[in-house]
Amino acid sequence: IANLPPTHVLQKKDAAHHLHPFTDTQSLNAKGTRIITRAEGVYLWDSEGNKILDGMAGLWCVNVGYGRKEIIEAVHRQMQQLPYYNTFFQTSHPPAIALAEKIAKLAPGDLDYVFFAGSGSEANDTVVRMVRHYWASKGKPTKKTIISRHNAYHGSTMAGASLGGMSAMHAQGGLPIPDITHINQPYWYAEGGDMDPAEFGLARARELEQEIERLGADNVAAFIGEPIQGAGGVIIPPETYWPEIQRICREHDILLVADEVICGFGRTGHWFGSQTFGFKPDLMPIAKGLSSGYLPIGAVVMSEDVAQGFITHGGEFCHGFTYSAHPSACAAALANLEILESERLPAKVATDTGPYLAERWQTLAEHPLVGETRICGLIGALELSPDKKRRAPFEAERGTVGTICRDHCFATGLVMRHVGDTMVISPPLVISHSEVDELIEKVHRALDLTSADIALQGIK
Ligand SMILES: Cc1ncc(COP(=O)(O)O)c(CNc2cccc(C(=O)O)c2)c1O
Repeated sequence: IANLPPTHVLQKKDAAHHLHPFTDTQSLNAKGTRIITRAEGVYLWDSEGNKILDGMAGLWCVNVGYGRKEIIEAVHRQMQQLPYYNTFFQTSHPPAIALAEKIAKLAPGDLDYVFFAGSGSEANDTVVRMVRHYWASKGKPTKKTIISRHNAYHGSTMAGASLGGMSAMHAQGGLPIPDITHINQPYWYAEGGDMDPAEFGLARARELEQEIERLGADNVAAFIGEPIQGAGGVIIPPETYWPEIQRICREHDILLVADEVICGFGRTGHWFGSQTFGFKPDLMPIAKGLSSGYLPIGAVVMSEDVAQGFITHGGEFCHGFTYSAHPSACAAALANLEILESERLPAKVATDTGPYLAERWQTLAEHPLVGETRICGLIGALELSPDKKRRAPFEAERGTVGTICRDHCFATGLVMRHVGDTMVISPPLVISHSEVDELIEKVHRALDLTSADIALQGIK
């Protein structure tokens, strides 16, 4: 960027005025922020000119990669025409209409209705209000509890963070809000013990049935889950899990919500994660890959039956946001979906880049530090462990080794997220075979450097 101030000046200004999300500001300011200035394809550049392979696609969201002119030009055209208008008070606009129709076409089954929001958190806040209003409009107002999972991530608003199962978030701000409960997660590596994954998947799904019986089905509105828990550490459930969850929801007449904010739009090798895991939700919150992060947009996609709860019995649904169906964000999303479709990226993930990444990813299991490799489409995890046979955690505080590895990744020119001592990746769906090779090579080097560091520091 022309006449950008030097990095240290930018860092000073940042520290003077800017509080960052999910950040310990004091330790960040001691280290100084990394200033990302531009991006192209699967690469980022920082203010020091370092070229970095973005193994996280931003935050799990830049599915079509950076610098796509089709999106930039579509937004430019829309902004010249109608940069913003709302869809309250009997109005709509062409981008909202076109995007709702496009999403309905891409979504499985009769998931044909869309309520727009500005983010995944707002989509999940909308889910809470929708499922409660749906049951009230059906004469069952006591069906208002929503069951979720420990270590789930559903956003950072009061309802989104309450639906989530992150105890560190609940500890700040008096969460969860009432009538949201959590069952255990299908995290076999850390919690499966001696069970085989298939029976563990059933056991964890059946906790939903126990929770429904504890609460009384007449008090339960819905169950919400990510097909794969992303921010929780890319927890890919055993195959037995989701079909059993679906059976239980149907038998007890509770709505099934698939949070597709990360898994949607090709990430797992289908358009949506629910298709990869063989279940059909009644509602699905979406965001991230909907626009590949070029502009902020989220939505809740719902079935004909749920929508009819609003259309025929609902009266006015008193909910919505200034930026619901923001026209410029809709234009970005439409251009983004056009790229996903024309380049057939979900199918490419399933038949080409996904299998290629999986084959290379599994070779990392041989590394002494890797306790388990997990991969599904273009989302993957490495469990770091001092004793892989026992799937043992490190004695050091959780996240110590993950942070060391994350820093080595950055130093070798790769962005990888660590969740505790689990390393995760979620690269853009447009990643090439040679870029996958580069990613694997950089992960390998970071693992070697991490092994050396923890040996030197006596971390076990
Ligand atoms: C499954 C899921 N649902 C909802 C949200 C909330 O979306 P918004 O952020 O747009 O409100 C998310 C977001 N996921 C998310 C957001 C920020 C950081 C990380 C991380 O893993 O570091 C993950 C998510 O992963």
